[in-house]
Amino acid sequence: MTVMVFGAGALGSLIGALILKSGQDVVFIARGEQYRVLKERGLKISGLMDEEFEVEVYDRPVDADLVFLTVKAYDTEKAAELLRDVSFDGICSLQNGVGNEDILSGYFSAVVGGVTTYGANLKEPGHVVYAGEGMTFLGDWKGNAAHNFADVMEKAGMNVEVVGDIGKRIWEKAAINAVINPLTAICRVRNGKIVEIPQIWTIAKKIAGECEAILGRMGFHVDVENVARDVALRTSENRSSMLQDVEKGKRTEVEFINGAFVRKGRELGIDAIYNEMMVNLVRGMELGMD
Ligand SMILES: NC(=O)C1=CN([C@@H]2O[C@H](COP(=O)(O)OP(=O)(O)OC[C@H]3O[C@@H](n4cnc5c(N)ncnc54)[C@H](O)[C@@H]3O)[C@@H](O)[C@H]2O)C=CC1
Ligand SMILES: CC(C)(CO)C(=O)C(=O)O
Repeated sequence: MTVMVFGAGALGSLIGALILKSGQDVVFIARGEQYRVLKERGLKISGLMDEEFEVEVYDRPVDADLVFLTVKAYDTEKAAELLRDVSFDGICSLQNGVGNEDILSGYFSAVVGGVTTYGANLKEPGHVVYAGEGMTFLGDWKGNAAHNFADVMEKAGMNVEVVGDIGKRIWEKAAINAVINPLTAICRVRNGKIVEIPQIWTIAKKIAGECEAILGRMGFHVDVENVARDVALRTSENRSSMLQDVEKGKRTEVEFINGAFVRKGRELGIDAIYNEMMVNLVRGMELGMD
C-alpha cells in the first residue's frame, strides 16, 4: 500500500510524516524550494514531535493506492488535472473551504471529504512545526473509500472517525473560518481579539448570521455565532491561516470560504453582503500586494 500526499506543504508534510513513522509507504508531491529541500535534506518536524525523515519526493504525481490532497483550495483543479495521468484507488481532501470534493468528483470515482483540526506551520522549506494534535472526520463523497483512508490514519496513531454527514461538517468548518479568518486578516489580530474588540465582533456577528441563515436553509442547523465565538476564544492566541497568508504576501482561500457562502446565498435568495464584503476586502488586499 502506497500513500501519496499531494501538496507536501505544512499539513501534507505532517500527515505524511505521521504515516511514514508508522511504517507505511508514503510518496510526497511537492514543488519549488520545498521540493528541492525535501529531496536534498529530507523533512524535519519539530513542535509536538522532533524528528527528521528521509522522504521519497517527486515534483509530479506518480502511481499510488491512496491520495491525500493537501494543496490550497485554489490549486485543487490543477492538482486534479495532474492526477488524471496516474493511477490510484481513491482521493481524500483534507483541505479547508467548500467545493474541493465537487471538483474532484468531476475527475475521479472514489472521493472522500475530510475535515481536520490537526495544526501545522511551515517554518522554512523542509521544516514543519507540528502545532496541534486534532481530530479528523472523513466521509464518502463519491464511492466508498473513506474506511481505507481512516485505516491508514488510525495505523499512524491519528485521531480519525468516519462520519455520515461530512457535507455538513465541511460547511460548518467553513462557517467558522468565514467568521474568524477574514476579520483577523484585515484587522491583523489574533483570533481572540475578534471577540474582545466590540467593533470587530459587531461585524463577526453579521457574518455569522448570514452563514447561519444559509446553512439553515440547507438543512444544517448550526449556532454559528456561538460556535465561532467558542473557537475564537479556544484558539485566542492563534494567528489564523488567512492572517498568516496575508502576512506572507500569499493568496488566501477566502473565495472558497466566504465566497462559498456568497454563491450559495445567491442560489438560495439569501443576502450575504457581509461575506461578500470580506471576499472583496481580502481579495483587494491580495491584489494590492506587491
Ligand atoms: N496547516 C494546517 O494546520 C491546516 C491546513 N488545512 C488546509 O489544508 C490545505 C493545505 O494547507 P497548508 O498545508 O497550510 O498549505 P501549504 O501552502 O503549506 O501547503 C500546500 C502545498 O501544496 C503545494 N502544491 C500546490 N500545488 C502543487 C502541485 N501542483 N505540485 C506540487 N505541490 C503543489 C504547495 O507548493 C504547498 O507547498 C488548505 O486547504 C488548508 O486550509 C486544514 C487544517 C489545518
Ligand atoms: C479555526 C482556525 C480559525 C484556527 O486558527 C482555523 O482553522 C484557521 O486559522 O484557518
